[in-house]
Amino acid sequence: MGSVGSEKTVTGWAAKDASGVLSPYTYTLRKTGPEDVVIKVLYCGICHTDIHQTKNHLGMSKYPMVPGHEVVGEVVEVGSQVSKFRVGETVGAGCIVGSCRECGPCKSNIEQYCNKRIWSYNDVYTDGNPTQGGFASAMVVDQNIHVKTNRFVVRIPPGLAPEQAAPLLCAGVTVYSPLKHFGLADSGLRGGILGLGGVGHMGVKIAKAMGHRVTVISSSNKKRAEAMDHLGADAYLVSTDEAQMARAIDSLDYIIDTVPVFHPLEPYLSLLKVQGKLILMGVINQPLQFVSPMVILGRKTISGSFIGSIDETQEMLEFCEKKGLTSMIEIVKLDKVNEALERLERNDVRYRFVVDVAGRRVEP
Ligand SMILES: NC(=O)C1=CN([C@@H]2O[C@H](COP(=O)(O)OP(=O)(O)OC[C@H]3O[C@@H](n4cnc5c(N)ncnc54)[C@H](OP(=O)(O)O)[C@@H]3O)[C@@H](O)[C@H]2O)C=CC1
Ligand SMILES: O=C/C=C/c1ccc(O)c(O)c1
Ligand SMILES: [Zn+2]
Ligand SMILES: [Zn+2]
Repeated sequence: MGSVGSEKTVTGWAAKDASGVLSPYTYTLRKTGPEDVVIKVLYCGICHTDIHQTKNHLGMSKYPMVPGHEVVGEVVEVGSQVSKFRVGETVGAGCIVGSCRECGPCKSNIEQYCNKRIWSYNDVYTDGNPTQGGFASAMVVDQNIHVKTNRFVVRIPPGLAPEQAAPLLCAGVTVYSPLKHFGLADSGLRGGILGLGGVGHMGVKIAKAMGHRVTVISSSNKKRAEAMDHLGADAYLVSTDEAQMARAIDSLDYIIDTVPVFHPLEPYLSLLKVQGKLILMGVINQPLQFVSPMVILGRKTISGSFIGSIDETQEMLEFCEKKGLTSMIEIVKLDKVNEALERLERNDVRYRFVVDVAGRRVEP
């Protein structure tokens, strides 16, 4: 990389078309602005959204696209006005790298809901250049000196290993934020996690750490032993088993639905108690259906939630450090990223791939 104030040439792994296959791609990072932090990427988690984006599931993909939004790295350079971060610190970046700073959500510190949000990849930055994500040697991220709290860079607490922290930056905060926002952080609640993948497994861990009784609702029996023995779930339902599902009717205060493909909502609405909440997380570009009595007759809520704010991300990282929470990860080298993406799409990962971008890990 170059020196302060110059453009830096980096190599990332980019999708060139909707096949979603990544290959090396060299591009330049913007000059380090006064409010910018340059991050040498160490680890980056693979989220199912990376598949949606690289394969153009939403019809808005632009190529070449370097995905990756669960980024942990080391600060290697700071802009002239940056005082919150120092060279050598371990930091994180997530889904969003910019927002307007002026709208209601920005002023209320829920900048993820800003209509002018800038995505960390597959978007255009304020300088007119494409944004590129974390499957690359480095990123430049605005840390926004105009707000008291950090944006869009978070500090990784010393008690969290960098590779462990990566999945928290999207999967972790995606479950933490709605539990807090919807008043579901009190102990003793009965929660359901639908879909035991990257987001779902963090859902089990975070909900358990909040003192909930957690039921995993999965499409198969394959993950039962791990869910119960290693993740700490209290119960496990196979969604296709009608007898099991019938026995669990009216039992849950909330369900966090992480399924990334079309699925009917009625079976899950039935599992909710009166006033229960179904919180949609999966990005599904198809109308979902339910009949209105399913919500009317129990005053039930169907809602959605998008990641979490930077403040919540920092809070969640500290919560995970304090509670000793870890993610369950499989580390892969960057040149194996395509195999990892294929396996993720086939539902063959326990439970999050993390790419060792800097090649820190020695093969066993
Ligand atoms: N709202 C937000 O802010 C965020 C949304 N997302 C979205 O949430 C969804 C889940 O993300 P993530 O946890 O990374 O995904 P994963 O692929 O890791 O997990 C999804 C889980 O859903 C279940 N599933 C059921 N049917 C299918 C299917 N046909 N294909 C694949 N999985 C299936 C599987 O669990 P099981 O085996 O138990 O059935 C699977 O493990 C994605 O749509 C992603 O884009 C992600 C992050 C933030
Ligand atoms: O993984 C993070 C992004 C999630 C996301 C949620 C909703 C949506 O419409 C997206 O395009 C992405
Ligand atoms: Zn994500
Ligand atoms: Zn805004």
